Amino acid sequence: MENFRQSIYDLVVETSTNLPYDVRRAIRQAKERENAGTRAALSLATITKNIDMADDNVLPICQDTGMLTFEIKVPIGANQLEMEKDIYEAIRQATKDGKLRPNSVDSLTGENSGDNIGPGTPIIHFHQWKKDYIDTRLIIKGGGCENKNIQYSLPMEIEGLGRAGRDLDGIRKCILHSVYQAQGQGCSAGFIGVGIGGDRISGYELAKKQLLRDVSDVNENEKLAELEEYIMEKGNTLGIGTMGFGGEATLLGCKIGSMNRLPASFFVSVAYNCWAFRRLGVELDAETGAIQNWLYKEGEKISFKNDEAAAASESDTEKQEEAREVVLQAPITEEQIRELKVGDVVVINGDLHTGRDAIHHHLMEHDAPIDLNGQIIYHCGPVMLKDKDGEWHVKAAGPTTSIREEPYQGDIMKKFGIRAVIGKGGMGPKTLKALEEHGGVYLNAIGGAAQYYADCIKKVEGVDLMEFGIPEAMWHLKVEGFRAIVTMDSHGNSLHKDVDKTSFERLQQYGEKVFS
Ligand SMILES: O=C(O)C[C@H](O)C(=O)O
Ligand code: SF4
Repeated sequence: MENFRQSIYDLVVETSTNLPYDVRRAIRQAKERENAGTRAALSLATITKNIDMADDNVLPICQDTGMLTFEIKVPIGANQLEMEKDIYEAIRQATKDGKLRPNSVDSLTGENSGDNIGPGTPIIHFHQWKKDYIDTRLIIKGGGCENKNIQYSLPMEIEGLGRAGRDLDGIRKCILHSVYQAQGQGCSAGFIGVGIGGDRISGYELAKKQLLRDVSDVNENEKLAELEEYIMEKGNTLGIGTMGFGGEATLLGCKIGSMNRLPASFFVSVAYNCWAFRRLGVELDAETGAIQNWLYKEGEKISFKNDEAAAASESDTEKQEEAREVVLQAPITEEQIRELKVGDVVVINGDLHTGRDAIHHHLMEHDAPIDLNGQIIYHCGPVMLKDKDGEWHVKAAGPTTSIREEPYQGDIMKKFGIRAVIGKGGMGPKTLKALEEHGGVYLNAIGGAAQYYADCIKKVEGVDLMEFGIPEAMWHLKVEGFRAIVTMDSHGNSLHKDVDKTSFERLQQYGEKVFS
């Protein structure tokens, strides 16, 4: 198995940097559904530009390495202990090379292992089979979309849809609701895998395994095929759209599996995956470990480069009519903030400081390492590499889900005089109120567009609180032309609140029985 380690390294790098062909096709279809010039269409254009950039530069599509999960089928007699060791080494190397962010964190101490290896990470499932080659599939599933997974226990009352019983119609309600509750926070448009039955653990596992099915795959079970089609159609009428900005494309794929359950339990488990649906596979020679065949690469490989030019010229004219563009450079005054309204596009030049979960928690009780008065905080955990001269370089730097900072954000802004925060998915009522009282603004960047934003970062000025690890440290960055959309302003307006409300109203249309 002299080539096994190299093959796994290639699989890891390819999965992190190059989206599968079936996923590209689904994104292309979503693009075709959105009208040129809308926020959703512009966001999708950023997403597809990012997909091409990651591919061209062999760098992470999204900064979040997520949970690496391997599903490996081996012939009888394959040495799984050796394979496991090689997988660890391949992951260590890919992390060193900036293809993965160090993402494995001790749950009690918060310490980052630095190489993606630790108790529980990565996840490796071996299965024996009768064939003579090794089938290895890898899913890199990000934390933000993982947080939008949901499990229902039937029978139950589902908000907006009423009673859901232990039947196909009850299952239908659970799945539709799962799409609604994700809003844009898991970087919609997304894919869902659904597991019906099992126990709480195996139900989720079945849901995640559905994500291994090709997007074009039609369910062998007729009833489930019908349900998948129904969810695809109705899910896309909820109007959540790309990044939860509203729009026609909310769901890119829905795959449903079923297994037996216990008489007392009836779980419907949903695994939500963002548009950055990184899963690939390889077939390996069992003797040498060399790659014989790549999976999820059938058919034509879509590159979005050609659409870009056409879309850019079309949407530029409309964008000028629709959205106002405002240039911001820190330090920002309260007056500048009060002028901004939901829908404005902000172009940031100058200083940005990253801060995510650990920093927000820390700042509640400590002073900030620098003066944050009038500054902009970016909810971001980048992929960084240090060169020989000790200088840091940004390899990927998209936004993280902001709602996790909801308990802290308003207080932190007031305490330090911060005027703007950039993130994705929006924030809740507590932050909205603080923005109004203090004079602050929430800016939404496009989730997963890690190469697109890394390109705007011209210099790493420094870093503080490195003890929290690379993703959680406070990075001081100089940016140029960093674009984001005002989605919560200082006048009590929130696009996220509005989209939630209208999508809930649409969800309520689907309370009547459909499947018997
Ligand atoms: O951890 C991150 O950088 C992002 C995360 O995947 C998220 O979606 O919030
Ligand atoms: S930031 Fe968005 S695209 Fe990236 S892993 Fe998280 S949910 Fe997925």
